[in-house]
Amino acid sequence: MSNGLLIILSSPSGAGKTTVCRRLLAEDERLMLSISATTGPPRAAEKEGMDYFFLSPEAFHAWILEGAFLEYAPVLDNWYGTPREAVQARFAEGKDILFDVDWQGGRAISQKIPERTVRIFILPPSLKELERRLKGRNQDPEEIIQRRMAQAQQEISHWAEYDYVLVNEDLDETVHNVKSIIQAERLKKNHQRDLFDWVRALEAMPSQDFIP
Ligand SMILES: Nc1nc2c(ncn2[C@@H]2O[C@H](COP(=O)(O)OP(=O)(O)O)[C@@H](O)[C@H]2O)c(=O)[nH]1
Ligand SMILES: Nc1ncnc2c1ncn2[C@@H]1O[C@H](COP(=O)(O)OP(=O)(O)O)[C@@H](O)[C@H]1O
Repeated sequence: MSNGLLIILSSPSGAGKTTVCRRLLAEDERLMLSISATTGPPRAAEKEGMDYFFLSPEAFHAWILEGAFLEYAPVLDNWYGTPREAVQARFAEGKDILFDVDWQGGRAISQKIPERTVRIFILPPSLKELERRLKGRNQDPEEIIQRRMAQAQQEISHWAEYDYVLVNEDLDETVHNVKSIIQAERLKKNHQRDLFDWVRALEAMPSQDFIP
């Protein structure tokens, strides 16, 4: 049985989850990112196998038929999916897996092992600031930005399905808060697999063993 956690990070596009994920991964070696597959084209600076696995619609469909996805869902015009094998292997090693997925992915993954799942939702300080961040990212044409803004309301409507909800106003504070959540979740008694046997052994120890 794995000691790992499945940590889901969702937000409307542009609220900051990719930025937060990068910071977490750089600062915590127990964390592994689940790299998704997508039928979407790579955006500037996105790299194959680092940000996404970029698949043709045909290849994506073949992966579905092979059962290679833990979950998959459409977002805007493209398909996104979580490759099963990498997640299962790293989770079995006891790693905590970080998922940057939308509400559909969050729901599907948390249904697999609810007792080891932590769901975190990131909100922007305002819709105006969300639009400012989407534009400031310089990644998408205006039409796509407007579609992401329209999609944002739909994503936000699922906020209450998450265990933790943060407003990403100050990036350092958000990263600090997510790290605190992960640390506290790791310390929950039900998340420490070896704890029960260890405490039972402690309880079974005859009291004179404590006398020097
Ligand atoms: N269900 C699901 N959603 C995903 C997956 N990978 C990415 N997404 C979501 O797809 C949406 C669009 O991805 P992208 O354009 O890269 O998002 P952005 O960084 O939020 O602008 C985001 O909400 C991602 O969280 C996945 O494997 N499964
Ligand atoms: N707290 C913050 N304050 C200001 N800008 C931020 C903050 N968090 C993220 N950003 C910026 O907003 C833009 C969108 O962030 P990104 O991580 O790409 O969002 P998402 O992955 O949710 O679409 C990026 O340019 C990022 O640098």
